[in-house]
Amino acid sequence: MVTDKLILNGNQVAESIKEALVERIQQLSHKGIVPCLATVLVGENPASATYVRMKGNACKRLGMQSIRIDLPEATTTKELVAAIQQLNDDPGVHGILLQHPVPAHIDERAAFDAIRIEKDVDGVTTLGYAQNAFGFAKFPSCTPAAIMAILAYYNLPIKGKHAVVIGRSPILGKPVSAMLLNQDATVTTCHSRTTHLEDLVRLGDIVVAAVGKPNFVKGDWIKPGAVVLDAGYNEGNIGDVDFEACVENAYAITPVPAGVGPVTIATLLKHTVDAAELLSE
Ligand SMILES: Nc1nc(=O)c2c([nH]1)NC[C@@H]1CN(c3ccc(C(=O)N[C@@H](CCC(=O)O)C(=O)O)cc3)C=[N+]21
Repeated sequence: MVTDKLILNGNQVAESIKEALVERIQQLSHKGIVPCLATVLVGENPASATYVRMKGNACKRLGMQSIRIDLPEATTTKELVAAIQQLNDDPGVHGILLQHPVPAHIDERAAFDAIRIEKDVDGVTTLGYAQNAFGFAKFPSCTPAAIMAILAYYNLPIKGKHAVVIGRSPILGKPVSAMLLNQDATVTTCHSRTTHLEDLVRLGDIVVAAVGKPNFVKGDWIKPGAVVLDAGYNEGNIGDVDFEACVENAYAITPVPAGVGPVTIATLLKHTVDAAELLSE
């Protein structure tokens, strides 16, 4: 039985974030501004297409606008950069999200860095990442920000805790490690080359799973009383954490679905509204 467990409800956290946007969106509409998110998807990955669609639908539900740019698999770096520059120059677009990962032949860093900093609502540019690492980013990456929002919503302490992050991707493992450090956690970032990974995870008061491998984190890796955040989004809506096993030792844990995912989308909407306000000042 798991009744004594704190199941962190991402839908509830997402609702609280979105609720706070309603009035701000209304205020902007008085100025003739409709916050607009442009999503850019390269290639035909069906899962990526689903996420992009969810982001667009979420915008619509809040009375925001969204633009979808779908580019073929064979798009070159130059063509992708040109498409992004067009969105940079479009005064009707406030946020730009380039869906990660892009096909391997594209220079993803160059594409990310083509995004104008004022529209980098997912904190993917080099400058946005650096600002986040120093703790003063306007737009930290959405999934890391979502993880921090969940911890904050439930008043889960970070200061002095040992946080173990599994994964070092540019939009997840690296930025969330920086954000936890900035809130006074002691951070260990693990990755595919880490030796004795399980032993390190066992030290975690906070465990963030961002590896992209279904059910990767096992129940006996979790220290009793730990807080477990699952940022995995594998095929079939399966997280990186073996929930049924990990819930036993955990004090608090996010499920998949209805954990980090919906908060990520709410954060993206919030950043887009932030960007619309800042760009209209
Ligand atoms: N630049 C960039 N930024 C991203 O934030 C980004 C990205 N690229 N590439 C792909 C991943 C994936 N991602 C998800 C967001 C929400 C859910 C989500 O809300 N999932 C629902 C369930 C999904 C469903 O019902 O099908 C849930 O967990 O409850 C999942 C996955 C953001 N990503």
